[in-house]
Amino acid sequence: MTEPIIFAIPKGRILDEALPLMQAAGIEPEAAFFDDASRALLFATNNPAISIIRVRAFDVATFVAHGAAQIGIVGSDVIDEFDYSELYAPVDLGIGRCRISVAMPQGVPDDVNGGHIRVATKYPGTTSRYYHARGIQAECVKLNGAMELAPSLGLSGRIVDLVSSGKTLAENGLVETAVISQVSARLIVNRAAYKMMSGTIPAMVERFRELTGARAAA
Ligand SMILES: Nc1ncnc2c1ncn2[C@@H]1O[C@H](COP(=O)(O)OP(=O)(O)OP(=O)(O)O)[C@@H](O)[C@H]1O
Ligand SMILES: O=P(O)(O)OC[C@H]1O[C@H](OP(=O)(O)OP(=O)(O)O)[C@H](O)[C@@H]1O
Repeated sequence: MTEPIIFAIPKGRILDEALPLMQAAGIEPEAAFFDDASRALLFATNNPAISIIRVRAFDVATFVAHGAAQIGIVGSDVIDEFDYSELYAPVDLGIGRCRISVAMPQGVPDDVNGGHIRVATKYPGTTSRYYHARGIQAECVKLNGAMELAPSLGLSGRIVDLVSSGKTLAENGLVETAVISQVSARLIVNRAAYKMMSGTIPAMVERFRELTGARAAA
């Protein structure tokens, strides 16, 4: 009997770009997946050996790292934040492109007084590592969204957040002062599942690799 495969995909903005890729890879969710009234969390696909779970972006990494899902799609921002050793990220899918950056209020000097700063972010791991490497102690205030409000309301002097067009920063009086890294969505696989399911999972990885390679070459 074929071992069941759970494919974890994020609810948010990557989903719209990920679905056509999955379809091209031969994975199509059942109708309930597209039904807004459905409260189901696990969905069958056209392939009886593959089910899909739709979870929050950070939880995709958690499900796959712990082997509760074997494969998934998630932004490299999330992979870097957790740094899970059980996650293997073999394919850059070239979707969900943005960057993770430091931003500050316009016109405020980028001074680090006494080597200590306070940063509002959804990414405390990435932020701490970034500043630690520069000899700066960063106190991170964890927020789950709307980081851009923090400087004007006195919560922090800086934020670390995702930037794409720069519109959100500009509309909130902030300027990007440093780029920490470029971000794109990756196919992620649980390392143990990759080794154990030596037929199916590596074949799926190869299929996504071919698809994204063909797209990049087109
Ligand atoms: N402005 C953007 N441009 C391109 N990609 C983005 C942008 N913002 C986020 N992403 C990518 O999409 C992923 C999910 O972001 P999204 O904003 O949909 O999540 P979220 O709504 O904050 O998630 P959740 O509600 O689960 O916490 C991010 O991890 C990142 O990889
Ligand atoms: O540079 P821009 O093109 O303006 O994009 C950046 C914004 O996109 C993301 O937020 P999102 O819209 O996903 O909202 P959320 O973080 O509150 O979920 C990110 O957190 C920024 O706020």
